Amino acid sequence: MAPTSDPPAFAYTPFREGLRPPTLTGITDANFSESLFIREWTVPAIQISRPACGKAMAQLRDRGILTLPRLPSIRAASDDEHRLLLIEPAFLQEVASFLEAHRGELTKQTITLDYKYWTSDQILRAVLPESLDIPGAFETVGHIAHLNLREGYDDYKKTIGRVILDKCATIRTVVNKLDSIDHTFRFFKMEVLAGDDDFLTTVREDQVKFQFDFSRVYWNSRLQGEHHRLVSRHFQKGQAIADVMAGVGPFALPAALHKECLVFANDLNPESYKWLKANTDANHLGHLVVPFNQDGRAFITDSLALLHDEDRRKAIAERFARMQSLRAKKGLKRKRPEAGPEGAADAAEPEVPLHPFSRTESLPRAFDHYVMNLPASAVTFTDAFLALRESYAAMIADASSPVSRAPLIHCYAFTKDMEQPEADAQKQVEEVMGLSLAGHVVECHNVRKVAPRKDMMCLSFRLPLPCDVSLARSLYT
Ligand SMILES: C[S@@+](CC[C@H](N)C(=O)[O-])C[C@H]1O[C@@H](n2cnc3c(N)ncnc32)[C@H](O)[C@@H]1O
Repeated sequence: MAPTSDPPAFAYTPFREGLRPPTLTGITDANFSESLFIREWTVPAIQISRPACGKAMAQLRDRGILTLPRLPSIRAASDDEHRLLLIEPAFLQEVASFLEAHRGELTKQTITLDYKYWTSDQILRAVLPESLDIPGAFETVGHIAHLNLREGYDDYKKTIGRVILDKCATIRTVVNKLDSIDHTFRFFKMEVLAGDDDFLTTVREDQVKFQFDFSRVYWNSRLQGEHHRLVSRHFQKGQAIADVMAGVGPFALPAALHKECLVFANDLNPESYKWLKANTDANHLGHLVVPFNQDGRAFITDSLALLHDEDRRKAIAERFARMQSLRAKKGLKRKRPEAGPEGAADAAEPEVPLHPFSRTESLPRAFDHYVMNLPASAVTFTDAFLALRESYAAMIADASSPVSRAPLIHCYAFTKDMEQPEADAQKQVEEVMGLSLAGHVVECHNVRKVAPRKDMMCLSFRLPLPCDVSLARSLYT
């Protein structure tokens, strides 16, 4: 093939600047089609013999080769002896000497870019009118992507759903949250925009696997940090937790798994309760998590009675002992081969010390923490704790009881007071309880901004007792 130094007479469109889908107008869900996104570009190319290809590429790499995302710079030529290297149009001035050195031939190549090539942002920008933003970051819950499309997107929402579905490999269902929220159970009504009508999903949080029907229970992946904060910062190993509005268990299960806490987990939504139980079993935490399905107020009021119930305590201790011996056996099985085939088979099983929870009398008699994550109304439940003050005071005053402190209550609340959100959260609780929390607040944490002028707070305070019982106890013992 004779080398040539004359570039073909062709006006190349600057490539990098113009790299976007065709400009479209008037495209809505009704007439959207993949074929609208085909765009052809003609670029210079050097035809070069296959053996010379590597060396030529190395020399051109810095400035000469056309490098575009997800597009190969080397193409097949018309015969198997050669390859085509796509060239930056700006390199054409220097191409003559290069062609001579490498015995190459300048030609041109037409590249076809289609729907598969463009990113979701590029496609949506081409379709949506200027006045509408591209719905940027959407949230995902397992295989479900959920969007919150405002008015104005009505003609484009199926397209948006379809593009997200096509471009995100892990997404199988795209939904749009509708305005209406189930006010009691806090889950959203949703419409499917694209993909499978399947809301049964699985997510992992803090090494726990959760499965649930996203259309019937509350789940918010943005709370992952908050779940982790409470469990890792406030809960101590082996403590007893009452999770009053537990949902499907994002506080309860990690607390059991990572801190071996005994957790009484409650939710009023029967569907949440169903998944709470299923997730407890699936994660092998049935010896530490006890699910309940009742109103939070009654759950708080009855909490000590539920914990003191002898039948329940016996059942928990039995489950705990069973789980412990199962683990010990598994541990032994794993260890045996290392000890050598003969000796190990005959070795007597070592005694595994029983965990305190394996004995009914060693189970906790009081809760160390109450968690109330229902920010829209948890504050209104706090007066239910007034009925528990005497019982906690009596247990602390009893010198023979291991209970030494009042429980910490972690109450979530919304505030619109952007100047003093902590003070406002505390005031809200004080008004309902009719008590001052001065000296009792351990922490008031700003969880997240839920609207421009609305924050979600977590007020952690120690239940004020009728008198300073710890002082009384130290005086009389
Ligand atoms: C905001 S969600 C929090 C769920 C979970 N704790 C979490 O962090 O994801 C509030 C939960 O409270 C439950 N709930 C609503 N009213 C309740 C009540 N009166 N008693 C107990 N649970 C209630 C809802 O079903 C929902 O699961």
